[in-house]
Amino acid sequence: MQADSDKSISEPGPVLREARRIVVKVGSSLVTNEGRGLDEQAIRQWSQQLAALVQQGRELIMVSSGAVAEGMKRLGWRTRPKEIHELQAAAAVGQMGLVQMYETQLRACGVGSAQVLLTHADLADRERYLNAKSTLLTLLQLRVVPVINENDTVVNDEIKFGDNDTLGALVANLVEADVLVILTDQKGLYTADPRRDPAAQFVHVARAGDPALEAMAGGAGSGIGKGGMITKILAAKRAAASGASTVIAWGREPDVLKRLCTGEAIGTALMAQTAKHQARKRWMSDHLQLRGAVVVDDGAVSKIVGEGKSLLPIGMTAVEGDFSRGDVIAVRDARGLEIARGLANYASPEARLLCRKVSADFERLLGYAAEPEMIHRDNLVLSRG
Ligand SMILES: Nc1ncnc2c1ncn2[C@@H]1O[C@H](COP(=O)(O)OP(=O)(O)O)[C@@H](O)[C@H]1O
Ligand SMILES: N[C@@H](CCC(=O)OP(=O)(O)O)C(=O)O
Repeated sequence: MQADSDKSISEPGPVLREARRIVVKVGSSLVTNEGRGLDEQAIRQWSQQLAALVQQGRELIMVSSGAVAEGMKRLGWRTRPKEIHELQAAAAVGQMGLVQMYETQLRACGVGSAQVLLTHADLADRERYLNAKSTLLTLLQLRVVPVINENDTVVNDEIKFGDNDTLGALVANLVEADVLVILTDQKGLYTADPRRDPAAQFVHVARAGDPALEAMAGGAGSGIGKGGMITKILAAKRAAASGASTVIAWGREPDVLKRLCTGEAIGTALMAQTAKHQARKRWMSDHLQLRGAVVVDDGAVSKIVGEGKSLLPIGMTAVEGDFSRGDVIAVRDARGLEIARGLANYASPEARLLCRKVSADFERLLGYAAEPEMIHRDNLVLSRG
């Protein structure tokens, strides 16, 4: 596994060279300098790198922890409280400082930022999942860097375990990122916790999801962050389910993100074994039940199949079944043959109103202006070929 000589696993270096959409996760211990307060210099350096990469045309999302640790400092609390409501209060206080610092630093580099607070439950709900996805993709199109944290006010388990690694992976799944980069206080993954075992060996590259990795990861080392290496290993496995490889690297390595993007082999690369497109297809067929269908005309078939375009309501001739926004539906041609599947942007009653209509009419028909697509191409998988 460690084996640089293992030819069945790609070399760790190039993982990020071709990556366009990258989710970067930084842990509390780094962001708050082991709990001493927000590390302005570190946040400035990451922001400068994020901005440089955005200016190269890449899409960057930052998942940043540190709200509880910063809130504790601002409230003058020396030990992490046990009570959940106190942790939540600390997170609410600290989040203000956290996003303010990213906003200031990114703006100084000429790049806009946006605060996005999410919970795991948001991403398990089909409609919220689609809403979060379209917001994040819109921000990326606008070349704004979303700065994401957990919405700690409304969750119990997540704040107890303090694990943003999982959130990073869920975001990577959500936006179909090419790579998840997890920055932490170690150079990467070792065969055992290097704080406890001086003989631990560095792992350069391995397969995401390899069960042997889980045995290497002990608990959290710092007492500030709480997830430890195991949550990073599991996050890599989860990210790989949507085709994203993960790199675990030291957040204080100079120019770590820029160097990774030039193809330098820094940190541990945990390689996804399935390509993005295949992973999406498998996810749709494995996890979601077909709730209905739309029938489309020949023009729409050639746009979708021939050109890889989204399905627009103008090409729809009929709607079958009873489905909600976010459900998986089939797209059939006039002969009844299934050509694609995807996530519906409109529930069936609305879809019926929109058949054969141009987007300029949607607001009048529905009473609100929404997406021009019935199924966006990012959420559409061809059924044949
Ligand atoms: N096999 C391992 N390789 C590297 N670090 C490990 C390993 N097992 C446990 N750790 C510990 O995990 C810690 C990182 O996790 P954590 O403190 O939660 O960081 P973060 O705040 O970045 O999420 C390291 O400081 C290290 O002590
Ligand atoms: N969302 C919380 C907790 C997240 C957390 O501790 O995660 P991590 O340090 O990445 O293991 C915060 O911002 O403090």
